[in-house]
Amino acid sequence: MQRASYGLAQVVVRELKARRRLAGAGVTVLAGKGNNGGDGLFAAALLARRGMRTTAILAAADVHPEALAAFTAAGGRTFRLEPGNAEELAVMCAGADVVIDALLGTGARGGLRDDSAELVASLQELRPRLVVACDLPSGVDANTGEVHWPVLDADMTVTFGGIKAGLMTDPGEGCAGRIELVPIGIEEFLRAEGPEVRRMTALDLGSVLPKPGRRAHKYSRGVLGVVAGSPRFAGAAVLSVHAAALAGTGMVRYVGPESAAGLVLAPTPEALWESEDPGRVQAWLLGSGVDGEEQVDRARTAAAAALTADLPVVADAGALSLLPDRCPPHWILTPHAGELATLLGSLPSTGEVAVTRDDVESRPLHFVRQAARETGATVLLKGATTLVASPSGVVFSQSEGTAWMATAGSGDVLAGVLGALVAQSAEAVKEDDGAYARLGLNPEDRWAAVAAVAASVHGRAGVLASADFAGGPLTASAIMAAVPRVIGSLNAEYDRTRP
Ligand SMILES: NC(=O)C1=CN([C@@H]2O[C@H](COP(=O)(O)OP(=O)(O)OC[C@H]3O[C@@H](n4cnc5c(N)ncnc54)[C@H](O)[C@@H]3O)[C@@H](O)[C@H]2O)[C@@H](O)CC1
Ligand SMILES: [K+]
Repeated sequence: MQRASYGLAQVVVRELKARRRLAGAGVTVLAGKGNNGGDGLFAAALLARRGMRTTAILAAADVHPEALAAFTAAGGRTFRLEPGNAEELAVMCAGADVVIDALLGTGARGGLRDDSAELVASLQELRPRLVVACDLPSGVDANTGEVHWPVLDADMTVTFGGIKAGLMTDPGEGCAGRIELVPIGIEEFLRAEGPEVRRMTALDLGSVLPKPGRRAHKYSRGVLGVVAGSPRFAGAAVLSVHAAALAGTGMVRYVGPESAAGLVLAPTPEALWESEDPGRVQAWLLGSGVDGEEQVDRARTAAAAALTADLPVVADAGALSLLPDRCPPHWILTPHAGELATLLGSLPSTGEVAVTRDDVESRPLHFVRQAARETGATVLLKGATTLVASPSGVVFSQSEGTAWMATAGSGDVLAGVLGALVAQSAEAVKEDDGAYARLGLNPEDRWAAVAAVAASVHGRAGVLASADFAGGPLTASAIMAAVPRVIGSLNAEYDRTRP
């Protein structure tokens, strides 16, 4: 607890300094009855000893006794939250330079109740200057990221020992702001337990991104077959094929009507076109913008061929309704929340209970795991935070992107990047060259890592492209154009720093 509260106090000091509000700063801690409240009060005691004006709102009659004693001994003022004074206290809190939310931690069952809920709801409306959550925003479930409202949105979360699954999963992640991890000496133990939700670092990405050997040729570098686009969604074919080419696959073979091929080949003359059978491929991307009987038939034929030949498949949009009864893990589905709800609704196991888009958005971790388990596929659920689940339950969470990426065609670019990585990685995943083993992944879970790499590259490309416009808005084409730079710099960083 001492390490946790010391770490929390240090981060608060650093943040106030960065905002030039350190001298004579006013600090308010909202303290609940458990150890989380204890951490908050101990941290506030340290801040009081540095000369800050510290106030504690005690949300329970029996807060951590030693921490409270330390806080009052350091000169902190206390107020008790009681029926009827929540709003008044909220106004007081909103005047502080920093509010530390230490109402509920990992021991919480459900969310804030009664007066605490009222205090937080009022305070949220008053938009305090700076909110720092102690360990996690109170009301966020540490294990699932599910949120019991109201929650005080944090600018930053100082979390102890390890980044909880709930801070890497929406909607919890959306309440947490920037995450600062404070080591408290339990890290080895957590590592041995294995993480609930993983996140690929830049170094991890560099270690598994495909790199051509000196004697590589276009066929050895991965040939991707693409069935995408339709008269209504012609752009999906154009974007996914071009993105696949930019993401480094040796060759892209586009399968579609001649009218679409003209559009596809104009910006990507590198691609080959076939009206029906494209010949040999190492992987398939099916479904982006696929609509209408003719193109759906092509996707269906390719899906059947892929299943027979045991080839990896990325099934996007229009291909999500063409799945076999049981997919292998090297089929990667890429739904957004609405498509995942539809997919779950079509599974016999879901039974009578309809799953809505809102359900998926409230419990993405739960539903992405369920979809992977029940289809047998690897499932990539697109969102501000993208989750990827393997059928065995390994989950990756990547959230490198920017909200500007919520733009038409962005998903087609992701599909193209993923298709390209799958086509290039098929051999490495099967005959692990060491990189996947170092990540501690079994063969059937490695496809989730490949999908996480694609999500991360896509997110990073969005941020890089937006930076070219001073943080301004993006088109899918701009995201796509930044993909080679992202791959190049991740490879360069890996070469510089690899163990
Ligand atoms: N587990 C560890 O190894 C460490 C834990 N630490 C801190 O301890 C926290 C966990 O402490 P606790 O287990 O005491 O959990 P909490 O601080 O979340 O408090 C749980 C307490 O609140 C009550 N409670 C549960 N749900 C409630 C609700 N919805 N409304 C009101 N009261 C509710 C429970 O009766 C329990 O007494 C962590 O978040 C972290 O801040 C750190 O000090 C570092 C080490
Ligand atoms: K908290």
